[in-house]
Amino acid sequence: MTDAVRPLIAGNWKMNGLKASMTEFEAMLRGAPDVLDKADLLVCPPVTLLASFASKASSFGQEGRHVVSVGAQDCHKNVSGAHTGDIAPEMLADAGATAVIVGHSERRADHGETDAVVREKALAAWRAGLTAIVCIGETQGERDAGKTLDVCGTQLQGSLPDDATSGNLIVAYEPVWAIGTGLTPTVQDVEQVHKFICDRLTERFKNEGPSIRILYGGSVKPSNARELMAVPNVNGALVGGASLKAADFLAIAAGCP
Ligand SMILES: O=C[C@H](O)COP(=O)(O)O
Repeated sequence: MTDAVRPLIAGNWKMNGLKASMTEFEAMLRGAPDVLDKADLLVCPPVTLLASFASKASSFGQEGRHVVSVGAQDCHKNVSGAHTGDIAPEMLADAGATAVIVGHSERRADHGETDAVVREKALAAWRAGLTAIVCIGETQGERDAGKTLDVCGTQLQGSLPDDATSGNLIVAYEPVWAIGTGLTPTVQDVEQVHKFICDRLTERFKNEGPSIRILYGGSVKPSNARELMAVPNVNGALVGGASLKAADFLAIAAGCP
């Protein structure tokens, strides 16, 4: 990926947030114009808050564009039907989402989602007009066994549909052992994996490949964002815990080169 790709700082709120969290989201919307020269911003709240966040984001828009876009954390592969508790990507789009995370390691672990399932969800996201943020990453055991690139290569091959473009796909590299632990890989390790992903995307998607954003995720904080965001082929971050606070989320964006 070239360094000309505009960074994206995406917040994954996971299973956090109540109606009162609107105050924090409003603080993000108010502060966003100060960092938009550095990065695009996306917040993925729990689905209960999606429509209200999207509606609030509309009222803060500049020249018809949201200063913070709103996304979702998962979707079903079908448009509708007898799937109790599931949400179709068309419903997410209807609620105001522009993107959806698929294949997060917590979904893969908690719900047994395979690469094939993730690929179906990414295709469903595209059907609904959403950008799919496809997550990949190795466990500690896999890293210790020297299998990081093998694991990421297999996940990329199996999870990404054909016909990806820079408009419909974002890849998030999230080492499982770095999520919520305060641990991060070395910048050399991040650089190696992101170059590997960029090379695979270019091989497979030709001219589109180098423009597909590759986010780093796993314990990104204001204190390490500047260093991580400066790594070649890192085009932003998928942020968990630190995205719950407007000040931290905006400070991470401010750290983009
Ligand atoms: O989707 C976000 C990641 O799982 C990272 O979470 P974290 O920033 O809390 O480590």
